[in-house]
Amino acid sequence: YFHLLNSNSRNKRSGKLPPGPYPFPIIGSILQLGQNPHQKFTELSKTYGPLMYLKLGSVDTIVVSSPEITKEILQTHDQAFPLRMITAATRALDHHTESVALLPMGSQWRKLRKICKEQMFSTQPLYASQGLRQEKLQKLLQYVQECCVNGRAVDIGHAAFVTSLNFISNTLFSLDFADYNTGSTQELEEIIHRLMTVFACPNLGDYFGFLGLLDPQGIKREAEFCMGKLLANFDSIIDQRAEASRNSQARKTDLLEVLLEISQGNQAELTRNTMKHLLLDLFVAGADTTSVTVEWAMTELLRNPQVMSKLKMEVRTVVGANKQVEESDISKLPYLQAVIKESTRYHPPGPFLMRRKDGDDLEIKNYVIPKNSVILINIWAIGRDPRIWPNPDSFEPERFLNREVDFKSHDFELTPFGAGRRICPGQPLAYRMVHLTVASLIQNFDWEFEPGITPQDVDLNEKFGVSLKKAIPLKAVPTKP
Ligand code: HEM
Repeated sequence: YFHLLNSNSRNKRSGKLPPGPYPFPIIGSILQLGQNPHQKFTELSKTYGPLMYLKLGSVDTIVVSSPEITKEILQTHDQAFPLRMITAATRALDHHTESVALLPMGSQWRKLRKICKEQMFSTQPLYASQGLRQEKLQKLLQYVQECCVNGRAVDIGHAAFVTSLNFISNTLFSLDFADYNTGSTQELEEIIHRLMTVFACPNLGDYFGFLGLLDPQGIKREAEFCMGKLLANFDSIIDQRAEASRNSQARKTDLLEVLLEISQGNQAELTRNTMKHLLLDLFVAGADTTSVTVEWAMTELLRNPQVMSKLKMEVRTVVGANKQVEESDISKLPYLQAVIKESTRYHPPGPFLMRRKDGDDLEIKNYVIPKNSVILINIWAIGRDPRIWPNPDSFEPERFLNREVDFKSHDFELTPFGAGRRICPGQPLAYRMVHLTVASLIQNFDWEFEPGITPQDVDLNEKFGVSLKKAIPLKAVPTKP
């Protein structure tokens, strides 16, 4: 995935760089770190420790694999790491100059974060839009019911992707972007899919500056095409809504209303262009991460029938067998919450938290963190570290019933939503969507593997990308309880 090169940079610095695989034995191989760099880094950190240095192409890279050093980066020294790594794909249509996910932690970033935190993903607007998500949940259950009647297996990842995309598109616009029937794939679903693929594609130009200008893999071109389509779509959705409110049609309960109110109140606070790039970020950051979380949770539930039974019992007892699960039920389902925590510990949808060093070199734990270096916090490794989690490879939600750890964990051991000032702003929405989907699938159906597959056979291989997918999609057969 990455290319490792020899570098003289170690000799130029006054301080000592963290240890790392230098000189790397097989210099010159582009696939040096394989298809799953998080796994390779985990292996290397067993030799070199929790603070590791690698030269990836021309990029100084620091890999962190302990909660203690994560805290140093994201809390103690967070001012020193205000940047993200900007890739050629994210430069398309100057997205990086507008994007809340890519801007440095300066005043424009703070403004957008404030809009997300206070006006979009706070309790009141999410409460107002919950009916829109409840309707989409009903659609998912109808689709699964059809599969159940026909004895067909459900591709859980795909069903969860359609559901989360529609959860997000309805929460934002009161519109569906996706369809369960793959034959009639909607255009926007496909474009979002393509955009995420191009964002995830390893790009030589990002590691070898001179190649960046040539765009040898056509990555920037593809990103421009997909973003252009999406932004044009957002433009027409916003136009239609503005027109509807001029004709004083009933006000919707979605987040576009909130955004339009902000932009009409004070143009300087939110221009049309900034609004469109923010919307783009929300789809890219929210759809896949949410559906991947659901797919891994369902995979572990099917592999662990005792956990599945216990969860089923909780949901059917607390919510009842016939009443649809609602967002307000989640707080009454502690075992469900423990299942989702355990699932994200072992299968974090994003294996790395990423930062970039601004300004001069910095010293941490007596090692130099070079200026401009990219920091990759390997939360995948932290979630599987036996010194933090006894029996890390065993799926035990119970560990969270006796242990005070939440997603805002001050000890930085469970951070699937990130941590510090850059923590995922969509977490309140993601939390609702993931718990609602898993609880409803379990409440309404019993689940089995396809004939011939046993829990022990399940393949847990991963596919690295914008989020860490299951390499072989989970197919499960629903039956009526
Ligand atoms: C289970 C689902 C999700 C997971 C696991 C997840 C995880 C993450 C992580 C790890 C980060 C980086 C945090 C950091 O650097 O410290 C992030 C950032 C972000 N997420 Fe999420 N996310 C999820 C769903 C969502 C949803 C539903 C939305 C919005 C609709 C969203 C919007 C964002 C945005 C805008 C950022 C960039 C924040 C910034 O750079 O300041 N995410 N998310």
